[in-house]
Amino acid sequence: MSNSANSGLNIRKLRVEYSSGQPALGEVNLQVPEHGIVTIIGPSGSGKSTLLRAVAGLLPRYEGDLLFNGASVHHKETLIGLVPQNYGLLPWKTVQANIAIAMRITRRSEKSRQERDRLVRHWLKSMGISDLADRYPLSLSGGQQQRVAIARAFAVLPTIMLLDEPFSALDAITREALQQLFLDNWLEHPATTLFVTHDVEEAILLGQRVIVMPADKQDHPAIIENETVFGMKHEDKRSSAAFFEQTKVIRKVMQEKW
Ligand SMILES: Nc1ncnc2c1ncn2[C@@H]1O[C@H](COP(=O)(O)OP(=O)(O)OP(=O)(O)O)[C@@H](O)[C@H]1O
Repeated sequence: MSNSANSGLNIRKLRVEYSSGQPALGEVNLQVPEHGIVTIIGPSGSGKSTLLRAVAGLLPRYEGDLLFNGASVHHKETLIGLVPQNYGLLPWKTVQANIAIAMRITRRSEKSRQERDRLVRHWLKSMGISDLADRYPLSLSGGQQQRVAIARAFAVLPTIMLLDEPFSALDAITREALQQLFLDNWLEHPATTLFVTHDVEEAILLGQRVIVMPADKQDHPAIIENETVFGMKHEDKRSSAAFFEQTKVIRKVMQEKW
């Protein structure tokens, strides 16, 4: 049994309203194990990005508790890496400068410039984009910008990683390749991860637990355990009976909740 000291990310009775007074996010109770990955699917407008923004500390107001290992998730020791839907890259900086600046700001690298440059090259290579180091973000395709944003998120070695549909701009084949790269990187640096996707298969391939957000803000999210698929070798998942079963289970829940 885990205790609060190593219980990971705990989201308790979280609710969000923007200034309009309309609920943006109905009540969410959720635990992401430390060094675990939870995926979230939900209809448009169900509050997935709002949930990530609350955890990232980007919302001035929310109801409920956000804890990491028993302390506030916004404690300065808990570094949170966010890959937002619009990638969040600085357009006036090159790809490598975008990553180096993030490392400097988060002070994950008190190292020499040479060491930082080595790490930047390492994370660019890990996402298959070494050749883009000197390019500017606006000269890149959406998919290339997504890879840069993910490389940057890993480079700061976050405690918690939040990804908002990071592979949405990719074709199916590239997407599958990047899912593998993402998992390889995550195994090297297993941040506690919340991963939003609109793709049911991706949710099952990447998450040890899958959250299905409801369309109705009065309803609660469904939480589906996915340890069997999560524990398989990535290349074996898609053709397994367990994956097929989970797809059926989650599609049924989606029919009920959406
Ligand atoms: N800054 C804002 N001010 C007011 N309302 C907002 C704001 N941002 C989001 N909302 C509203 O909050 C609700 C949830 O939005 P959110 O972007 O979190 O949904 P989502 O599930 O991420 O949607 P999508 O899948 O389309 O990205 C929506 O009704 C949206 O209109």
